[in-house]
Amino acid sequence: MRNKIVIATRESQLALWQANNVKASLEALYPEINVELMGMTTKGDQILDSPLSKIGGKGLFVKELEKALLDGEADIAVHSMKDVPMEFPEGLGLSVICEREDPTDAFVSNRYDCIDDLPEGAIVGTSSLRRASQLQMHRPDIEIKNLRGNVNTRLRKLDDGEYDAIILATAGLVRLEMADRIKTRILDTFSLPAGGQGAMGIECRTNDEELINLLTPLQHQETAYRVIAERAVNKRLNGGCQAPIACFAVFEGEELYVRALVGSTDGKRMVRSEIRGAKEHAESLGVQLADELLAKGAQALLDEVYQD
Ligand SMILES: NCc1[nH]cc(CCC(=O)O)c1CC(=O)O
Repeated sequence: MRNKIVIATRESQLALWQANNVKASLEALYPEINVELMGMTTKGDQILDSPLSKIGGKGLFVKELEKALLDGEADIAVHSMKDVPMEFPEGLGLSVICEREDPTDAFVSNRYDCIDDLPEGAIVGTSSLRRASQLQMHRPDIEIKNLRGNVNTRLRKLDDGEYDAIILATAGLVRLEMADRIKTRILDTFSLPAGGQGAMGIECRTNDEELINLLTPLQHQETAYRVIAERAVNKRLNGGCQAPIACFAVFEGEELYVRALVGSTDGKRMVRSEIRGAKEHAESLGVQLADELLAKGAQALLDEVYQD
């Protein structure tokens, strides 16, 4: 029986919070096991001056962590599910999906209460094509300005007056105890979150059965069904959180209700679809939903983004 588990983690405040959260859960379950963090810097942390969609490559925030797992330097990596690529390197896999925090996007501003309050021509900060597309569809007059960096950096740029408002994931602000900065949690007919947003996942070596058994109590089955459906949409569309794709699944009683959309970056065109079905079919529901989006012309919208 092992007496140590090493967690590979990025060193942003949010990544550390998430790794420490898993560490605390494991320590509570297994007082005899020593859980250690191993801090690492990823390419996504280093390149801060270009939009994520341009520096390209999926898994910008996870490659270095995965190398540590494959080399045996670390045992698990804790990820935000929306940043985790669909395919895993040989020998690695997702072992657990943890209970989801609030999955919405947050409207944060020092002057305005919500998107509809913004004056004409207001400047809104986000580097997410998904957020830009949905904002522009609703408010074609506002100007989207690129905004990167960790949560604190983004808030500082807002406070410095570079933007009238910014959009962040609610989950990140809640976890870092900055929910008081949120003016509105956005989730409605014109705005959906990214697949997996607000959920954490744990990756480890697929042959480490002992460890996988130890991790099993951290699995949250309801979250897992939802995130599996959402990720199936992204996988079918061959895009992740760097593409203008939104997808969101909720339970309606025993049934999964999944909505998704693909937009153009300028928000002038958008295709949407939704589907309901049994949770056991989470993955195929996501695939079917993506196929409906493709039938409505989603590929042309995605091709435009990848060409730019
Ligand atoms: N793309 C970066 C990222 N990845 C996960 C979160 C937030 C936490 C989560 O979704 O679980 C964020 C920050 C943001 O989008 O504001």
